[in-house]
Amino acid sequence: QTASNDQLYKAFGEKAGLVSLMDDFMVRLLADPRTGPHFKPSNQQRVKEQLVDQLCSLAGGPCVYKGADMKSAHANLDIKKSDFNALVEVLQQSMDAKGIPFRTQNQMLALLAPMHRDTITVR
Ligand code: HEM
Repeated sequence: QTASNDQLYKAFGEKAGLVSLMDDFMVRLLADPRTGPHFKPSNQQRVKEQLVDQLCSLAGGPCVYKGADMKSAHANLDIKKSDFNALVEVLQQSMDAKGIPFRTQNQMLALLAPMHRDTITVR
């Protein structure tokens, strides 16, 4: 599921906006006691770069996501529904901090929501 035009990509400030958003997001993910333990051992630079391409592509931008599929990327991680909700909450904090309007935030969250199926590994 991706956006049908590049309006959402533009609303996020294109590639530069997404890079700056993901920089902020990773700082918050590491600082949050609920998500920090997951992301500390990861290659944070790689995760940020992959997220930029993935969000860019989802939002109708020109990027091509070349990272792992969501199921394999998270298969070895201990991720519960509460962890997923925590990550979404942290993303909302980042989008708020960047001044992204609520409606625009929700458009991105709607594209990400279905990924709960492949990223939550502990049922
Ligand atoms: C909408 C939900 C999510 C999306 C779109 C997403 C996206 C991604 C992407 C694109 C990668 C990089 C894949 C690669 O390197 O090829 C990744 C890796 C990772 N994700 Fe997620 N993710 C989501 C949910 C979560 C949640 C809820 C957690 C834990 C709280 C999490 C923890 C991680 C970690 C730790 C890695 C790095 C794994 C490693 O070191 O190989 N993700 N994710």
